[in-house]
Amino acid sequence: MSNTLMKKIKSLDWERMQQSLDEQGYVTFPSILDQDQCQDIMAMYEEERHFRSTIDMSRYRFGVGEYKYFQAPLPEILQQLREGFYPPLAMTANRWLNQSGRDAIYPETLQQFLHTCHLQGQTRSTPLILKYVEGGYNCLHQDLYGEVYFPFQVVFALNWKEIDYTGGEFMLVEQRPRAQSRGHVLTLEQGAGLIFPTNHRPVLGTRGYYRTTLRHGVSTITSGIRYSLGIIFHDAK
Ligand SMILES: O=C(O)CCC(=O)C(=O)O
Ligand SMILES: [Fe+2]
Repeated sequence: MSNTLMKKIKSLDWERMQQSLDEQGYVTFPSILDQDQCQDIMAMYEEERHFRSTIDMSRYRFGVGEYKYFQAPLPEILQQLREGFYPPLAMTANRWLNQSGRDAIYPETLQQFLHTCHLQGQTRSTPLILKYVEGGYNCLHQDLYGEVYFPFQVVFALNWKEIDYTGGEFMLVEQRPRAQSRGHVLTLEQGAGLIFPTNHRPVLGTRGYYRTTLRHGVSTITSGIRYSLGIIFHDAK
């Protein structure tokens, strides 16, 4: 099963995806988790042994909803996703650094990158499942959990908009320097995903690259229950 998932990640159209990341800053990709895998992940949400902590979002005024951080070692399927998406995105991350005249700093493998996190005291695992019921939402935010962060993260839809829930669009807002912000609204099929920048992205302007700041969130769920899976590559303090 997991081997197939690795193959699916490798056989995504990375050329198109890399181009879209460079041009738009984000990219969606078609479903790589089948319905059973999505069901299995949603079922895990009820099994406390998988998680290190549960966050009631309203307590921190992050929004309305709940999420749970997986505990290490991650379930096989999540480990595969985190390991499989890391290398091509590390290439993008290093390319972006080079474009702005900086040295590549992201190692080739997730394991090496996590080692850097751990040396900085960032040892707590960050992949998570989010669950929102009617009236739920997620305020615009960034997921930075310490000095070391990976510049991309991936989110998967675990169930279906218009079947399992309504509303609940994914929002990505790009704050441009000395200009008004631009918003993107994204909807994914079950098992499909979105890659987006954790913090910044370079944009080519008339006088070279400048940097925009990105925040993401989820609009109000107007009915039903929405589940998503977040793959964050850096560990947390
Ligand atoms: O529920 C969502 O789609 C948003 C998830 C999110 O904030 C994340 O993956 O970091
Ligand atoms: Fe997030």
